[in-house]
This record gives sequence, structure tokens and C-alpha cells, in this order.
Amino acid sequence: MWRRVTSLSPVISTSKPASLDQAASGFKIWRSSFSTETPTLVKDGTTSFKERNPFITFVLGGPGSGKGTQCQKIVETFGFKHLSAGELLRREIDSNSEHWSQMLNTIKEGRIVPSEVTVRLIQQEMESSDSNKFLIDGFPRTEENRIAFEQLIGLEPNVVLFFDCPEEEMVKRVLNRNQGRVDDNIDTVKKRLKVFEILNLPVIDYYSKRGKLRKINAVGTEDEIFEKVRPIFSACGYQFLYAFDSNTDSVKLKSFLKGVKLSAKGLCKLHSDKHFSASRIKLLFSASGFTDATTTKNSSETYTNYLKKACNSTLYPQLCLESLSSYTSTIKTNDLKLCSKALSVTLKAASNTSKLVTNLSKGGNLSKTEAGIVQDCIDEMGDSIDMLKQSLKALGSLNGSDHIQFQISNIKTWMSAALTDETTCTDGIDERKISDEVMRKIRKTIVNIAMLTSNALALLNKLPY
Ligand SMILES: Nc1ncnc2c1ncn2[C@@H]1O[C@H](COP(=O)(O)OP(=O)(O)O)[C@@H](O)[C@H]1O
Ligand SMILES: Nc1ccn([C@@H]2O[C@H](COP(=O)(O)OP(=O)(O)O)[C@@H](O)[C@H]2O)c(=O)n1
Repeated sequence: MWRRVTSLSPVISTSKPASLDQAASGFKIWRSSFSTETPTLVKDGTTSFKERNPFITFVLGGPGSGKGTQCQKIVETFGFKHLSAGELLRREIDSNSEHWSQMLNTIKEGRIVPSEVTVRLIQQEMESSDSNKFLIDGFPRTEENRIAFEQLIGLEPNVVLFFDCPEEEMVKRVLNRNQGRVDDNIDTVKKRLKVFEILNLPVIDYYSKRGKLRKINAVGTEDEIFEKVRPIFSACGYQFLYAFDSNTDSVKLKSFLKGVKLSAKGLCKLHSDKHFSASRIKLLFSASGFTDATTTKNSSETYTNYLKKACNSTLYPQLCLESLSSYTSTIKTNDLKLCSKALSVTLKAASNTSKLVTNLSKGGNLSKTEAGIVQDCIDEMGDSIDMLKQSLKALGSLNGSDHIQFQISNIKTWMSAALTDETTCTDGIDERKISDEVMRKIRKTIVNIAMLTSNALALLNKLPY
């Protein structure tokens, strides 16, 4: 039976290493041929890369925990650039670069390659990429890796995913991987597991204490695991951007909400993107992404057609139309006004619902359990209203702001959080299978708010940037 916790015996060198650096590489001589001076790796491009303010996700987990597999799914769904540290090192070995044989031996022994090498490879890939969202897989594997990245790149990750998998499952997967890797054999795997435990777990602990860690139980099918990963990025505002871009009408609120619920509030450190193009900003405030080129008449018919088209991109087109059709003369064909109205309608409905829930709970003859659930719902609705208010205010002050994308990102996250609050309430009712009439009414009104919020979020995600 594989143990999850092994003893802290030295696993990388035969005696307790003098420093983590040496422990990681096990190659004193090799290491000394690399400069440890920070400035040697800080190239001219570093400052400008930092200014791009990229969104960085570190992906951690033991060997075979499924990091690469899930990264692939994240790339497909959310469009990140995937950088696998192990893959970059293997490519470096294949290209017969300097120190390739030391690198190969290090990997065969399951040890960690010096950070200078790995960070340089990652840095090159990031700097030459058009993307500004990175999944860095299998890194940092040690505290030394982590510190080197922070010092040399000058950035910290926004989110750290940790695929938590029992050792026996990891071993099984690695031995079945069948990719011809020199380190996918039982002896190396045992060593890598020990290295993981001794050197990587402290890194995981570090990010956990800093509130950046998202731990995912990596047991289950690949798809089941991805459903746990999805909400982490949905809360960052990426979900609908991709889902709706690919016209995925089949995206169901229930699955989205289920996902969002799993994510904690504020889990993504939001980032501004100074590369937001001027032409796109212009677009945001003028032309409309929903305007049909064939309808040029500046009439109520044009406005109605615009709204219909926009509502068709939401999960609940009928509700969207019903809730916004009396505002067509205000919205006209302006995307920003449309989002603003959708948000204010949602906020108004949420405020009314909150009052209604409070009144219903007072009038009803609720049991202690039911009263507890209702109180939770009232609290959740209060949080949701705060998020919606904050979003509306930010949307109102977008024009003239220097940080439009940053603000829009913020708004999406707040609205996702609002949605999370709303569904936490309805799930609380569902989980206890309460059939009480009052509770049913409460649930129904809150589901309606969740649908309005979802629609407003979908419209926001259609903004042209
Ligand atoms: N959830 C899963 N269940 C079973 N096998 C999986 C699962 N996820 C990945 N695998 C398989 O396990 C092996 C290791 O997965 P991989 O993504 O390469 O892990 P890592 O990048 O963490 O080393 C691969 O052969 C992969 O197809
Ligand atoms: N940050 C890193 C990542 C990988 N590596 C080396 O590359 C090997 C393979 O890493 P990987 O990420 O491809 O392995 P898996 O966890 O995917 O099985 C590791 O066992 C290390 O020897 C490293 O030295 N430093």
C-alpha cells in the first residue's frame, strides 16, 4: 500500500542536503556553472513582460495526478497558453543543449533541475507568446523554484491549482502513461513521489496560506475532474467569454451554477491589461456587437431587433426580452447601456426579492431548520446585492477610465460571486428536500434572480473586447 505521507528522510541525495538548491538538483558542479546572481537572467524584456500584467496559473500535483490532462482541457475551454516545465526540459534535452546530459540524469533520477534553467525556459516561452494567460504546469516544484520565479520574473501567480491524488492512483497512471518517458518507471516514480512530498508540499502549503491555492480532488474521470476545475476560471470571467463565443447554446445554467458554487469568492486576483487596444475601447462605446448590419433604420424596430439579437445570446432569451423590452428607447443599440440596464433590472429584482424573502419568512410557520436556511438565504442575498451594486457602479464609471478591461474583469467576477450567493441559497433549500410552500416560493424568486444575473453576465461577456 502506498503511503500518502512518507518520512522526511533525504530522498534526493544520500545525506541531508546542505541547501535546498543542492537538494533539488543534486549537482553541485552543474549548479555552480550557472550564475545565481539575479541580474544575469533579467533581460531587457523582463520589465515589459511584467507590464503586460499576465494572468498566471501554477498547476501543481504529484507525478501522474493529471496536471497535463486537465491543462489541455483548460486550454480548450478557456484559451490559456500551456507551459509544461517538464516538457520544456525534455525539449531542451532533445535539442542537445548545454548540460543536456545532466538534465537527462536529473530527470531519470527524479530530481529537480536547477531553477535558473527552468525559469529561463518558462520566461522565454512567456515573453514570446501572444497570450497573456498562462498555465504553468509542474512548476514551482520547490521553494527554490518559487523564489527564483518571483525574483527573476517579478510576478506571483494569480491562482495555484493543486491536483490532490492518492499515491497508488498516481503510480498506476504513470506506469500506464506509455509516452516513452525515461522517468515513467517504478523506481523513478517512487523517488519522484518522495521529492514531491518533501519539496513540493511546502510550496503548496505556502500558497495555501496566501489564499491562492485551489485544491482539487483528482480522483474520478477526466471529465468529472474538469467540472471541478471549470468554476475556478469561470469566476475569473473566462467561462462565458468562451462558451458564448463558440455559440454553445447548450451551456446550461444549472451546470454553470454548480460550477460557480464550488468556487470561492474573490479567488482570482484580477489583472489589468494595458494591451487593451484603443480600437476595442472605441468599439465598446460606439458600435454594437449585437447590431445587425442590415437594420440601419434608427427606429424602435431597430432597437427591438437589437435587443432580440442580444437576448438570443443569453441562456434565458425570453426572460431577457421580458425584463428589458420596456427600456429599448434608453438602450437603443448601445451595448454598454444594455449591460447597465440588465444589471440595474437584476439589482432591483434582487432587492425586492430580499424584502419578499424576509416577509415570507416572518409570515410562514417555519421549522427551526427552515428558518435557518431562510436566514442563510437572506444573508446570501445581501451579499449578492452588494456585488450587483458594486458592478453597476463600476459599469457606470467605465467611460473615461484608463483601466477598462480591468474594471470589466472585476465586474464579471463580482457578478459571478452574486450568482454563487444566489445559488448557494437555492441549493441549501434543495439539499434538504423541503416541500414547504413558503420555501418553494422563496426558491422560485431566487432562481429568477439567478437567471437574470446569468443573463446580465452573458451580455457583459459579449462586450467587444
Ligand atoms: N482522471 C484520470 N483518470 C485516469 N487516468 C487519468 C486521469 N487523468 C489523467 N489520466 C492519465 O494518467 C496519466 C498521467 O496523466 P498526466 O495528465 O500526464 O499527469 P501529470 O501531468 O500530472 O503527470 C496519463 O496517461 C493520462 O491519460
Ligand atoms: N519545475 C520542474 C519540473 C520538472 N522537472 C523535472 O522534470 C521531471 C518531469 O516533470 P513533469 O512535470 O513532466 O512530470 P509529471 O509530474 O507530469 O509526471 C521531474 O520529475 C523533474 O525531474 C524539474 O526539474 N523542475
